[in-house]
Amino acid sequence: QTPRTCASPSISPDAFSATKFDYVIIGGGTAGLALASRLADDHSVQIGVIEAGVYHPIDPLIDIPGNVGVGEGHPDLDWAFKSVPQPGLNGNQMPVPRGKMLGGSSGLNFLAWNRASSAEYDVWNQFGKGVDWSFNGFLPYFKDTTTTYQNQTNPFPGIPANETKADFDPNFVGFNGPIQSSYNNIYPDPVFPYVQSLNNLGVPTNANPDNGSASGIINSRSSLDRTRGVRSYAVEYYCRSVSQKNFKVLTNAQVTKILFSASGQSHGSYTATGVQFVSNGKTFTVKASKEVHLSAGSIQTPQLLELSGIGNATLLKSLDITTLIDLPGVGENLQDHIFAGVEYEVKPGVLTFDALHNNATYAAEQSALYNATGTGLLSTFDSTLTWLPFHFYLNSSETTTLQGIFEKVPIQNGTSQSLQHDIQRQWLQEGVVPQNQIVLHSGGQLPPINPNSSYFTAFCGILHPWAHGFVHINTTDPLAHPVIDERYFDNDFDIQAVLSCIKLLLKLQDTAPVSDIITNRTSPAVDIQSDEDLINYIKSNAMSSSHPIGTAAMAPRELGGVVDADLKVYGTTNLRVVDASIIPIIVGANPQQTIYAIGEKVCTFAVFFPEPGGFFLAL
Ligand SMILES: Cc1cc2nc3c(=O)[nH]c(=O)nc-3n(C[C@H](O)[C@H](O)[C@H](O)COP(=O)(O)OP(=O)(O)OC[C@H]3O[C@@H](n4cnc5c(N)ncnc54)[C@H](O)[C@@H]3O)c2cc1C
Repeated sequence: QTPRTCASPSISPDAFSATKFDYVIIGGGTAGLALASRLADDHSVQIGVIEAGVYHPIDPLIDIPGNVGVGEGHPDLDWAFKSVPQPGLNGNQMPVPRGKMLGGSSGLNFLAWNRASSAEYDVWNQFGKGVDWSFNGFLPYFKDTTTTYQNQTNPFPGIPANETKADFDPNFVGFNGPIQSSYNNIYPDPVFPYVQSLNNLGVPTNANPDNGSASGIINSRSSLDRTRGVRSYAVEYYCRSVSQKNFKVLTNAQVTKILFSASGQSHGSYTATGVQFVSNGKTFTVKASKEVHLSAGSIQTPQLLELSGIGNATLLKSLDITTLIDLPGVGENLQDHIFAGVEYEVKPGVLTFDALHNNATYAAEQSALYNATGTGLLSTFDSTLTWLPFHFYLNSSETTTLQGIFEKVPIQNGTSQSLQHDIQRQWLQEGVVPQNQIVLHSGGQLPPINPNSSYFTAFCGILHPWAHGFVHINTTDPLAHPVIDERYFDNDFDIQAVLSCIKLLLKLQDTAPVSDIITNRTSPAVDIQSDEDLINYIKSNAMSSSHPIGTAAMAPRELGGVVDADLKVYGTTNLRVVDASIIPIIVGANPQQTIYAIGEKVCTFAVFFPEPGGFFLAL
């Protein structure tokens, strides 16, 4: 592996603090770096990014696909938050990994590169008016963010022979963006039998999930530079702009407060003038003459808003924080995908990722191959993802039962939940928008694991859970972790939707060709059979897919919205939130492509390039 050649950030906190910036961006993560790099394309404006983590020009825990997941919990890479104990998880706390590095969570994630069905974006225009957040409104930015690697085939079962060549439609995918996306070129042995068995259970393969219809089994591309076999992440945006004089990135510095004009409100709105930050125990401030952009992610964006006096006045008062803007929606509307898994032991000779741990000779060969060529099993991570509308695997009476259960979920008054409920009701009636996702992992993930055996695990989760949790501060210490409560499985719909999908995965053991490659089911244990026992199993073993969104949501202010369609915080003239927090209703996709696109899209209305050479502020 060779290090990235772009220069490391070198500005000192003193020099950063003394610089006159037009835009200050809090958080050099997924959306933050996409936004900063595009803003810096106008060389007449000064862009300053403050990131709490550091730049890793080379780090096997980030770069090597075979190490995906290993960096979680590492103090140099992960904030390692934790939820409060969850009654819906039989009292367990859920780890909440979030990338703490230049690149943010895009440096920690599982590489899956995809987007949701068009209907899922089209409804965003009901939450914010004046900017087109529909699928078509997103499309140019999905494309701008990506370089799609073309010299590959998609060999999945169920794809007609004439479509296996990766012949991408330029109307839907990009070829010049900073993030590389590619298919795997090696697949562990369970992948094709697993896809065939799902096909045999009635779930079709989808060769073109980028065009707005995501349902079916897909061979997801990965955010992976196939030429080197390494992760491609938001640092590519940093490298794109780092040599420019108008682009400064300060790392190892944590923002503790957003600062507002001392003169207070003007025409009913506050103007952000800069931020306060700490670096190596010393406190600094830095000014922004045009805008402050908050891109600290779904957990820390609401934390910083509250620390700065923007949030629920009752909560702020209880902590002796002066309320500047009473916005009760700050930190609310937290939504996340929740999963449970079924694991099968495979017959000897079936190659899975377990071979990297239980076969020293094979592991050494793969390591040598990867080091020499960037190929082999270490250059891949599982890419088999399945999007399921209920009718793909449930009969109409079972689907109707789930719809009935959904009708009874509690709706919190004064929030956007009634709008979300109407939308999900329509999705359930139409059956087009997927409701479950299945993720295949070609290896052992769930106890009990015999270190000499090999496995595959299929995780099934709910894509539009009804659980709405929160993130709030409970102290004025800006370096403390906020309180996170996702309220997983606090309603019957979420648990029943996962239960029904787990039952589909249990059918795999008797469905060829999976039945030909397995010896037995190891999790849930074979004596766990009744719905009651399966629900208990799900609650005790559930895992988050680490997709928290919605904690500074775009929605009308009277419905608990925090930002308008321009992503500007209500009651401010120039503070925008640009990250996963603004997503109004959770998308049925792995969200990184959407979040990069949010960063890309904001530049079109935070600034406006009318004609080549021309430039003015639109707002
Ligand atoms: C383990 C894991 C697996 C995932 N797998 C996938 C996947 O396979 N595919 C997919 O599409 N998505 C996946 N995701 C989700 C996806 O990566 C995230 O949703 C996305 O990266 C979030 O982007 P963001 O810009 O909102 O926040 P982030 O990328 O997290 O950026 C926030 C940045 O702000 C910094 N920051 C926070 N507070 C401060 C502060 N006070 N001062 C300065 N800096 C601060 C953080 O250090 C971070 O760099 C996964 C996430 C995780 C954690």
